[in-house]
Parts: sequence; C-alpha cells; structure tokens
Amino acid sequence: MDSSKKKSTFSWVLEFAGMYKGSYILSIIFASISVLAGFVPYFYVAKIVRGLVEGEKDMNFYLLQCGIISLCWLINKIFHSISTTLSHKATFGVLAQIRRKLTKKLSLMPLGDVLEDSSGSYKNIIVERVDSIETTLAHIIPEMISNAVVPIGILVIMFTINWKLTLLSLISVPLGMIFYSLMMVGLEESFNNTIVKTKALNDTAIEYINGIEVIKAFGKTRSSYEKFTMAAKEGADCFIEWMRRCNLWQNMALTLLPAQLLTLLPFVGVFYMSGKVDGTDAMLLIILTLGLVSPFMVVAGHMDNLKKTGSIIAEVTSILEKRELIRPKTLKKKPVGNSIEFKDVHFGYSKKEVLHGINLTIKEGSVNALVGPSGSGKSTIAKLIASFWDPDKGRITYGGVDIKDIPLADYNKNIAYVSQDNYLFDETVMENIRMGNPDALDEDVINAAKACGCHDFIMKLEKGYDTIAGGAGGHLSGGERQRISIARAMLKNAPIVILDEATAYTDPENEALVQRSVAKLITGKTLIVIAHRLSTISLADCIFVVNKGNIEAFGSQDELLKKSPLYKQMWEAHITSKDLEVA
Ligand SMILES: Nc1ncnc2c1ncn2[C@@H]1O[C@H](COP(=O)(O)OP(=O)(O)OP(=O)(O)O)[C@@H](O)[C@H]1O
Repeated sequence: MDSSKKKSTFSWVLEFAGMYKGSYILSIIFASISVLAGFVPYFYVAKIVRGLVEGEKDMNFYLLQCGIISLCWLINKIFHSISTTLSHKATFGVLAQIRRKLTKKLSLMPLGDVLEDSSGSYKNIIVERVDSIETTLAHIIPEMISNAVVPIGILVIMFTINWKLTLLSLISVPLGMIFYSLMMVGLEESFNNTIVKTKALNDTAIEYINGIEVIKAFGKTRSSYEKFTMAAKEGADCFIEWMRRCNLWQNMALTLLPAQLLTLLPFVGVFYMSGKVDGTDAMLLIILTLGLVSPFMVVAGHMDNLKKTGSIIAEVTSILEKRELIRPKTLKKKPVGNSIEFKDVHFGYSKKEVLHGINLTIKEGSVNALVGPSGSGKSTIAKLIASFWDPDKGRITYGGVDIKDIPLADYNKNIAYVSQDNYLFDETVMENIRMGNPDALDEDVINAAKACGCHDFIMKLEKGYDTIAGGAGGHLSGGERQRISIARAMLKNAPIVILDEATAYTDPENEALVQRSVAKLITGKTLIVIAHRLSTISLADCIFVVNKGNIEAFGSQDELLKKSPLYKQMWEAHITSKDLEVA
C-alpha cells in the first residue's frame, strides 16, 4: 500500500500506459481544443451583447457571431468525442496491461501464498475492481487536465479586463477552500475504512456461497446469514458515517467555491454606477464568470473518483509487491535422477515455525509415506516438495540440485500433485484431463481415462468427453472428480507423484476404483503419499513419522513397529478401528 502513495495516480497510469502514451497525449490535446472551443463562444456572446447595447443594426454582424458560435460548438463536441474515444481505447489497453501483470505476478508468487488468499478476492481485484477504474481513467485524464486549464484561461482574461473586479469575484474561493479542507480531514481514514468493509462484505459473500453445502448440512444458515448481513450492515454504516462526516463541509464547499457570480454582481453594480467599468466589460465579466463554474465542478467531481482510483491502485500495487519464488530462467546444473532430499529444512506460516529442521531422503522409484498426528506438518512437507513455498532455512534438493536453482516450469514438469480437492475447471472433461499434458492427443486422454477407470462413467455423461465439468467439477460426484484428476496426473506422466490420500470418498466401490487408478498412476514412479489410513501404506519402502514438525522416526513398517512408540500406537488404533468397521 505504501509504495502506491509515493506515486501519483497519473505517474502510475503512465507507467502502465506504455505504447498507449501517445493516445493519451493526443486525447489531452483534443480535449484541450474542445474546451477552448467551448469557451470562445463567451466572447462572441459578449460581442453580440455589445452590438445590441451599441445599437448595431447590421444583420450580417449577428449572423457571423452566431456562425462562429455554432462552429465552436461543433468543434467542442467533435473533439470531445475524439478525445474520449482515444482515452477509452488507451485505458482499455492500460487495464489489459494491469491484468496481464497481475496474472503474471500470481504465476510468480509461491503457489501456497496464492492459495492462501481467497480466490474470490483476487478475482474481485483483477476483474471487478480494475474494471471499475475504467470510466474514471478514461475521463479523468483528458477532462481533468482540460477542465483545469479552462478556469485558468478565463481568469487570465478576466484579470486583463478588470483585475479588481476579478479579485472581488474570487472572495468566496478561500472560504470554500477552508470548508473543502475540513471535508478532507479524516477522509483518507474513512475512505480506507469503506474499502476494508467492502472487501470484508465481498469475502463473506464468497465464503457464504462457497460454503453453502456445509452451512445447510450443519444448520448454520441462520448464523452464516447473520454474519453476511452484519458485514453488509457494517459496509453500509461506514458509508453513512463517511457521508455524515463530510456532508456539511462538502455542501458548504460546493456552494461557495463556484459562487463567483454572487460576489461579483453587487460589485459590478457599484463599479458601473461609479463609472469604473463600462457596460460591455461588466457584461463580459459576468458571462466569463459563468464559464468558470462548470469546469470547476467537473474537476471537483473527479477529485472524489481520483481518490477511489488511488485506493484500487494501492490494492493492485500490494499484489504486485508480494514476494515471488526466485528461480533461474535456465538450468545451470542438470539433476541426476529423481531423488529428493531435505537438509535441515525449517518452515513457518507467517511467523510461526511449523517444521523444525527436517532431514529426509526420498529415493528414486521408491514408495514413501508421511504419517503422523493431525497438524504435525505432513501436508506442509508435501507442499514444500511441490514448491508451493521455499523453506525459510535449509535446502531441498532434486537429483542433487537445489530446487531453487531449477526453473519453476522445468521442476513442475516432474511433480504430479493429487490432492483430495483437485480443482476441475469449467471446461469439458476432455480439456480437464488434457491439462496434465496440453500436447496430448484426444486418444492419449481417452487412454489415461480408461487406465483410471473414468472412461465408462464419462461415456455415460450427456455429451461424453465434451461434457462441461462444471464450476470446480460440481457436475460430477466426488469420486468421479477424483478419478478425473488422477487421469490428469497420469497424463502428465511426472516421475514424482505426491498423493494426499483421499478420505472423503470412502464408500467401498469408489475406494476400490480410486485405489486401482492410483496403482496405475504410480507404477514406476517415486511416490510420496500423505497417509491417513495406515493399511494403505504398510508395504511402503519408507514411512516417515512426522510429529510436531519433526521427523520422529523412519523406516519400513516392521522397523517402525519396533522402534517408534508413536507409530505403534497409531497402527494399533488403526487396527482397532478396522476391527470395529468389520464388526
Ligand atoms: N496456510 C496455513 N497458514 C497458517 N498455518 C498453517 C497453514 N497450513 C497449515 N498450517 C499449520 O501448520 C501446521 C502443520 O499443518 P499441516 O497441514 O502440514 O499438517 P498435517 O500433518 O498435514 O495435518 P492433517 O493431517 O490434519 O492434514 C498446523 O499447525 C497447521 O495449523
């Protein structure tokens, strides 16, 4: 947030404008001409007035003035339209650039950091929040600059006509500025508060919608709805509070700042009566004063929008400044084999360390299991292997090379991560599986699906492989979703498979099907499985017992039963629960 404050909105926009800078500059030039053409008619109106006062009878004189006024009006409209079109075009380019940078940033950030924030909140910033600055950016640059220029031009002319009356016409401005400053006191805080509350409302809405199944199943509809309505009320309250704080000052400022005519008229009367100004100049001053008001109001209106844009820019900047996984672009040293080694690895979420010096070796082609009590750090170890984050201390090597020295894309090719909640995109089933290997032919996809026991149920779907999987795979059952994600991993054909063992779909039929597809997936691979049911890993080459962020013991099942009291205890508990199931 801070760094955005160092830069003005304009310099920030220009930074993103890139190839569109020219369009913005042209837009400003066209807008300035448009505004100029907008205030030239005041002179010609004054001329008409002078003609009427002085008894001019030549019709052509009036027709000429009217012609010029019409021409100016036409120029004003046409140039304004060109300016706005150019500015809109440039702004869409800038927004596309911002979105490209944001999505690129997400791909460079540690995956774990991306997953930690709700996907809804990134979507909200990338799509909606960025979109909401389009109108402001498109209008603000040409309009604000040109409308700021007009009052200055008008004032210069007014000063040349009669500087005393011009100064007197501005009496209300300092007063208005005082009220404007009062309005600005605490505005930043109130405004930021509205942003925080609106974001909270947005997150609560996303949570409510995403969790609707659980909410209904556990009868939490009322409390969850209350949380949502509370967030909505707090959102509304902070806006009302903001309005309440600044309403009076804002109205005073908006009344006084453009009130030049009110102060000018009595003085013009006095000056005219005492012969210090003639009728034409008096008229001209009155007409020019009218021309001060509307550009001024446009600028004032944009100040508010500029503030909103500033806060969105701060949100975008805060994402762009997030930490990245630093990886080289090219591979300096080729890994030898597919072994993985942790050397004194420490890792923590935020400030709390959860892994305290892990040392482990996963041999190429071996079957490995991570077991241990809930919260002991099994998933964290698996996610570090998958490069979701970097360790805070220590090293993880792949084939003898530190994974920090391997380009991320190269490393990712070696890992297939199959979790319980693998995401299915709102694409066809065919494309969802093909994501494992974008170059795979339809035939390869179908073969992978067959190997994972998906083919039959896919063929029974309304459009077979062309059926849309639905948001997060919602059109498919849990077991079906899981088998599709296993097929996707199989198509990837990565040498290392990390399997967050499923516990969710444990009906016997599905379990057998999932186990069979897993067996096909892992043939000849290095497997790391986070095991919740010990019977499934009893034959593993190496079982790592994770406890409180440490590897307490490792070895085969037989070895562990002898040397690890924790494992023995877990195994006995598992056997007992199996017996109970059978009984
Ligand atoms: N994203 C996160 N942010 C903060 N803390 C986290 C995060 N993920 C896990 N933790 C904490 O880190 C510790 C280890 O969690 P981890 O998920 O690795 O354990 P686990 O052994 O896989 O647990 P389980 O068997 O219940 O899945 C726990 O204390 C957990 O609360």
